[in-house]
Amino acid sequence: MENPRRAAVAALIKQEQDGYANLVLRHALDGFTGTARDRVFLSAVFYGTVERMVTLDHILQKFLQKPLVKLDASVRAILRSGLYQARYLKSVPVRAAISESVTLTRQMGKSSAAGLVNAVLRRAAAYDLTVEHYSNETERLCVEYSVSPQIAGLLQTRCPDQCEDILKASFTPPPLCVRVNTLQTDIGALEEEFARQGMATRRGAVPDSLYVECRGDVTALKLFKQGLFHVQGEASQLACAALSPRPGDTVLDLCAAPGGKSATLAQYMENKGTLVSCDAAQNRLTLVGGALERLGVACGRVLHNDAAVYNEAFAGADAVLCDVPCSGLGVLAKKPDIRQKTLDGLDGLVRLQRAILETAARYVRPGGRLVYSTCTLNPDENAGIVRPFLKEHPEFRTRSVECVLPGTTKDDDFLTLYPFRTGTDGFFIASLERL
Ligand SMILES: C[S@@+](CC[C@H](N)C(=O)[O-])C[C@H]1O[C@@H](n2cnc3c(N)ncnc32)[C@H](O)[C@@H]1O
Repeated sequence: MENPRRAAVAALIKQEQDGYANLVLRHALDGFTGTARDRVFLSAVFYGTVERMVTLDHILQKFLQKPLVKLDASVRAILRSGLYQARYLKSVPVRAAISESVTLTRQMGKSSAAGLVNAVLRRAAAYDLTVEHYSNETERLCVEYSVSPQIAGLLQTRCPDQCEDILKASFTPPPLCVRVNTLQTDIGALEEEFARQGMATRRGAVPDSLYVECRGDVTALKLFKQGLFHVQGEASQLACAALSPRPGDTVLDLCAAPGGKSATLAQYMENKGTLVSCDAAQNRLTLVGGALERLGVACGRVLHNDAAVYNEAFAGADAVLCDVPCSGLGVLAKKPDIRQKTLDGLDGLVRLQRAILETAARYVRPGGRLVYSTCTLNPDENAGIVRPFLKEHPEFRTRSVECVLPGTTKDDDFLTLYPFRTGTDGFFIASLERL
């Protein structure tokens, strides 16, 4: 029988090299032959360890002679996952977390480190973090909320009033929300289908959004395979509602992969008109095509295109969505690897966001609509992009978004969704129209 702890450690080693926790976990689960219970345990240990890594490393380092980063990669992963289990997983007794880690060290051919793993984990598991003396406030935020110094520093300086609330909420992922595929069914019928399968649902504030109580993998359900819904948070659905494309429109989704918003836009279009879904990452376009096909979207075309470079074929669009690449600080709770980001290249990202918005604006016909959205709470990537754009482009003005989720912050018609207020992903939406 496969050992889920060992599989989690292997995934942690891979994650250090590859970065994307969701992809690494999916790969680990695909190759795992253990029981359903062990799959849940593997996922919990892997995701939890990545989520708490900054805190775990801070504690582990106190009991190590040399820097943690200089240790053998498997020993480092064993220490991190062992300490995570000991400190955070209530279902695992501390003694078991330590002894299983020592056994694993031997099984993975690192017997010479077994003594170190045992000694370090014993002391680290018992360490009282509540009496810690931090050298400054940034360090406290990093260790308490397990984020990089760059993320803590950015939130402190750019969101001083919300910083701690954002970080506190970053351990609570939003509940599972799906988007009813109105091309194939309606919300009442889908509610009944879920109920028939013993899953409770409740409607969200955005029309056709549905919260589902599903313990397992919702994408493994037949209802998903039949194309009756896709997984999409309410914040993302609100961005599509803000663009509100109509049947017959020509719509551009300039940063479309993996395709969630394109699918929702096609529903607003009732499958009539032309939806062009583009992305600069060629290898992600198959995800878009696959999603649109599963959901029965017939009005869509998938195209490899750089949104920062003008493409004359796109001129005259009725509605354009720029769901730009961003620092992702609104989705820390869902994507734990973002916590460790050093934010290198943030200046370049901001320049790219500005260039995408400028280029997108040129495609919008007079009277047409433009939505700029991100899943970050960094104002420099949000209002900091759209405000100067509006100053330089008097031919654009903001549009008020009709459906506002409870708790949404509205500033100059720009919407900011703070997870601690809305219970959704952190999100920014600016809805504009061309005069
Ligand atoms: C936030 S994600 C989009 C999510 C997507 N809208 C959805 O709802 O499924 C940002 C996307 O922008 C793409 N991207 C990055 N740079 C780009 C560029 N210069 N032009 C077009 N797409 C770009 C990335 O590959 C990524 O897929």
